[in-house]
Amino acid sequence: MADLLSDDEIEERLPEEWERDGDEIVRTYEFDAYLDGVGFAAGAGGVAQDAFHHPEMTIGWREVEVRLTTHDEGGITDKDIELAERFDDLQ
Ligand SMILES: C[C@H](O)[C@H](O)[C@H]1CNC2=NC(N)=NC(=O)C2=N1
Repeated sequence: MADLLSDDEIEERLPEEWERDGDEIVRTYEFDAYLDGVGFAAGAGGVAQDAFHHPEMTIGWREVEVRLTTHDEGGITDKDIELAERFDDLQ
């Protein structure tokens, strides 16, 4: 059970490069090659499954957009922040 974060908490804890978009946090990772993005998404998927907390990921040309929210709580929680940090560590 993760509690919803307040606006101030989100602002304070949002990792560098991430932005808030309503009830989601979002980052677009950029890559030199399409398949690098595909590989990143696969790795992120494994981390997400390990955490059992799942992002929406859109794989584009040399970029991957990652969106996180906690559906069970209807907003942004620690789980989203922590998973964002783990995704950043994949880079
Ligand atoms: C039952 C519930 O759907 C599961 O506990 C997990 C699965 N993955 C999830 N992923 C995300 N982003 N939010 C959730 O609330 C969530 N819940």
